[in-house]
Amino acid sequence: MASPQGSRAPLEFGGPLGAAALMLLLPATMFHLLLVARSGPARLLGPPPYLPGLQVLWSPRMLLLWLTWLGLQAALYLLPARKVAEGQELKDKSRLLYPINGNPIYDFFLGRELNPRVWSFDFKYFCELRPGLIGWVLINLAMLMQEAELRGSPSLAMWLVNGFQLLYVGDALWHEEAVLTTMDITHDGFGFMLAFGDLAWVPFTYSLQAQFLLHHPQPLGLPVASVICLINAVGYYIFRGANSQKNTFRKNPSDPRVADLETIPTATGRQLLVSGWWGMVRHPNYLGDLIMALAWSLPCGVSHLLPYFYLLYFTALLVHREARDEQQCLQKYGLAWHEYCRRVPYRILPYIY
Ligand SMILES: NC(=O)C1=CN([C@@H]2O[C@H](COP(=O)(O)OP(=O)(O)OC[C@H]3O[C@@H](n4cnc5c(N)ncnc54)[C@H](OP(=O)(O)O)[C@@H]3O)[C@@H](O)[C@H]2O)C=CC1
Ligand SMILES: CC(C)CCC[C@@H](C)[C@H]1CC=C2C3=C(CC[C@@]21C)[C@@]1(C)CC[C@H](O)C[C@@H]1CC3
Repeated sequence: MASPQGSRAPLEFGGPLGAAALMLLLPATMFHLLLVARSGPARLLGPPPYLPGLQVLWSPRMLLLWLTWLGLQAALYLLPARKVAEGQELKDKSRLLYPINGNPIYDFFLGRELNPRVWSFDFKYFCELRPGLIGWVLINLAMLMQEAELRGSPSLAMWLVNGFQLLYVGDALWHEEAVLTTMDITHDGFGFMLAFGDLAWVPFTYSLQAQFLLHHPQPLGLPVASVICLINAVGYYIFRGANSQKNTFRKNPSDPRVADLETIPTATGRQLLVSGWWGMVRHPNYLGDLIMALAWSLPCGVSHLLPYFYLLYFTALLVHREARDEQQCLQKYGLAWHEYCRRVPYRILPYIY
């Protein structure tokens, strides 16, 4: 095997002879220093005051203590909540990765491990979709059944909220693969934000409307219900249209469904859509998602703010998310992204934002 310095690199530390001497001298010096330090005269120069017997040097308890110390440090070293830095370029042009102490609070929140896995079980991917999203639908359903028990039958408002959100979750599961390109999977670690967000926040706060309706029944006539259905349908049409257009384009830009769309070339070889949904605003899928969020709150009436919490939180989340995505796209695409922003100046809401 080639030495890390290469076979013709000059020898350091006095070559093999110097290295052998150091390997004897260093432990001997350490012992000498320790023995001298605990002797009365503590004389550095001169022979050690005494030489301990071998039985003093060997203690199973000390070995255990030492191994426990190493084990603890190894466990901390392997903790996922850490920053990973690249080392210097090696001869074969590769770089090794080294864990570095990061900011523990920030790291705990955002997570440092991008793809925590045990064998093929991917914790982040699993949590992103299944337990939380399906749990949300189950909580909704439980509210609907409890309402039926309490009042004889579920209210129209409860049916709408259940139906709309079931469609949303069903759509996410149907297009499961699309989650692989979201920033949660490609960029964010699996920390508190996603673990808590996926497993607790989604099922319990996303089902707030159904929970509210169980305790605060709302009268809803057919005409208003039809308008709300229309709003949800428009939102879903934009959301699905925009997401499918981008996913189809990213998979195969010459797919006949997207081949005619206008694009901007980028230095990475990838292109940016600049007509169709993605020519309307820079995040048409967010617009559709927000319209649906409005439709989920409307069946709860306008007497309380609580059912609108999702809409408010989601607007804040998407505005922040859009800004993060913008930053990442600017890094990825540079000038081409500037050109895209020039040609499609609005982010989410045409002519407003
Ligand atoms: N209900 C909820 O709580 C949440 C729902 N969502 C929804 O999840 C879905 C996914 O959202 P999200 O992960 O944020 O990101 P997007 O699906 O919006 O993807 C953004 C990426 O799309 C690519 N892109 C951007 N502009 C263009 C363009 N003009 N042409 C081609 N590609 C482009 C870029 O990546 P690249 O170029 O590398 O392909 C960019 O990083 C959305 O529908 C969103 O509404 C999101 C968050 C929370
Ligand atoms: C706890 C915090 C305040 C915020 C946590 C955010 C997470 C709940 C969301 C981050 C991105 C998400 C996505 C979805 C659900 C919510 C979280 C996990 C979807 C799976 C919802 C369905 C869509 O079709 C795809 C979404 C991808 C992003």
